[in-house]
Amino acid sequence: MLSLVQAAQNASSTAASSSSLADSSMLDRFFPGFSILSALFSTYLHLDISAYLSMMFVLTTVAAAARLRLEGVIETVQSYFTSTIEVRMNDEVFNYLMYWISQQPFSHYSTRTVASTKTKANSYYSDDSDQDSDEDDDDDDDYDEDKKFGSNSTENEYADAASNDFDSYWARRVNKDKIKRLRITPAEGQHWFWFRSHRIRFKREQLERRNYGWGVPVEKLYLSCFGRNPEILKELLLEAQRMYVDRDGDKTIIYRAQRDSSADYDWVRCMARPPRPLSTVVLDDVQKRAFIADIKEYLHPRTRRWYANRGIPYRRGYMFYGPPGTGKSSLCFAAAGAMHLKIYLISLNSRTLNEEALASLFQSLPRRCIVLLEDVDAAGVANKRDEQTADPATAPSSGQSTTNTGNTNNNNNNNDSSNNSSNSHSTNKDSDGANRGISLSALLNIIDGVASSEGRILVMTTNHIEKLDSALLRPGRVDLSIAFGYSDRETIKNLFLAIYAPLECELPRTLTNMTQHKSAAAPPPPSTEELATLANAFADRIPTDEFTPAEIQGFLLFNKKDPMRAIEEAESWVQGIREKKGREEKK
Ligand SMILES: Nc1ncnc2c1ncn2[C@@H]1O[C@H](COP(=O)(O)OP(=O)(O)OP(=O)(O)O)[C@@H](O)[C@H]1O
Repeated sequence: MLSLVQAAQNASSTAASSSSLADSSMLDRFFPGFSILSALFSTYLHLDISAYLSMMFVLTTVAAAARLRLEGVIETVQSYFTSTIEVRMNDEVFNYLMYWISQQPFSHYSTRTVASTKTKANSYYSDDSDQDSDEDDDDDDDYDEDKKFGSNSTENEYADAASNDFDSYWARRVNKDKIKRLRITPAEGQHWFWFRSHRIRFKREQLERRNYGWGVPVEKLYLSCFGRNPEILKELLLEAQRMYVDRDGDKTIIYRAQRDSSADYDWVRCMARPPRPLSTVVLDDVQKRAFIADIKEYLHPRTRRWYANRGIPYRRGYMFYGPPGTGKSSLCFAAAGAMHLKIYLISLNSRTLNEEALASLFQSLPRRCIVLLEDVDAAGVANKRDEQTADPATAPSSGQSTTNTGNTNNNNNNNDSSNNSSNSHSTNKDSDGANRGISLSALLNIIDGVASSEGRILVMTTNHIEKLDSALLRPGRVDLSIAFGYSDRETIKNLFLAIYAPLECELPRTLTNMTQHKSAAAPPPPSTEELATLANAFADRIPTDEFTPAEIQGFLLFNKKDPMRAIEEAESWVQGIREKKGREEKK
């Protein structure tokens, strides 16, 4: 009997120890090393720590709850006694703030920082600022290199030094390019700094789950200060904005429509270019002046009132049409530079762009800007039903139409398709059902829809005005059309002068060349009169209405230091291009 009881006790103790083993191995999964710890305790201290487990669990839960509660209390107190401004990543303020923060000493002394190079993938704001600062760095470096030769160097000295020194310059340049500048910003979490005698908290938070493409996580920034008056935070943001904008100077800022990873379109700043002087766009002066005067008149505050009083939507549209490489985009950029307007660029050739996306892009335009809609003859918008041809001169617009610089020479057709325009309005699918992009009706809705921001200037460009429905060209949508064409004699001469006439910014070197180095072996650069004679000689050798300004400019660039050679080689270049085009046509 006794042995039976003992056996039962043994069995139960074996069961207990095997169950405790099972417990230990299960606990091991959650707390690696638990079984070893438990064995050590039981061997040396004769303590079964698994017996205290439930107590430890309860204590941990209570501590966690207390901590949470405490955090909640701290947050409530903080929110009551501090002011906070939240900055979201999809807004430009994010760029202002991150740029400003990256310039502050505290972000370098912080113990937790993010280091990024100037690549787009590394941070959202660097997409913008870094590209620009890359360009700026390049400009500065090249300017320094330029100065090494001295602004008093003659053109020849400069050329010699430049050619001798090119290899070493290039080696330096390439080395510099290899080493990317590091941008240090405070890492995720809280950072404190002083701003105008106020203690400010900067908090960077990452929302892991989503990203804006290029693997960049979505972030939010918070600025907080003590007290219930957020004025100092607004001042900080204004300073950040000013710093960011000042950095641009008078550059022309270009935004383009871009899809993010969630497939939504948004404006993304893509570059800041030095303004292109209007004088560098070779176009009939009357047309150029008329275009700029029209923009100025439109932007005048009295015009805005005038439109409002008469209930007319305050918008202005221009159509630039003509063959590729005739200066349509150039004029748009030059006008933006002259008027200090930003350019918002959209290409209708994108097949993923739909009406909704385009509407939301138009909705988020600033009050004063130029929207450059390129290739409005894109598949979905073009009216292919009406193939009849007409006189190019009557093609452009039922609004005011100007004549072109040369001869458009591209068989522009006038589709006066008002009768059948409704047919084309809804077509945005190919016969095989594939998406053809934005339809004409969608484009018209957006151009004059309520969503379209007032005050904007719309510039549409096309190589095929004959494909466009007259509905798109009617006044209100297109108020002024400018035809760009193949180069006439005047254009050819002006293109020649644009390459060889010294620019104001290049004058000191050239003047020095002429005054101080008369004895130098190389002849001084031609005078204005001589240049005019050379331009005439060049124009004599280039047939009119046959080549685009881009083609002629391309040829002149090959001889950019030698106007005489350009004149000598002009005829053989013409011959060569004709033969090349002939071969391409035969294919
Ligand atoms: N009228 C012009 N005056 C000065 N430069 C010109 C002119 N036309 C073309 N160019 C030069 O040719 C190049 C292409 O010009 P641009 O992009 O303005 O042509 P485009 O008509 O907009 O062409 P596309 O229809 O292909 O967009 C630029 O380098 C520009 O400087």
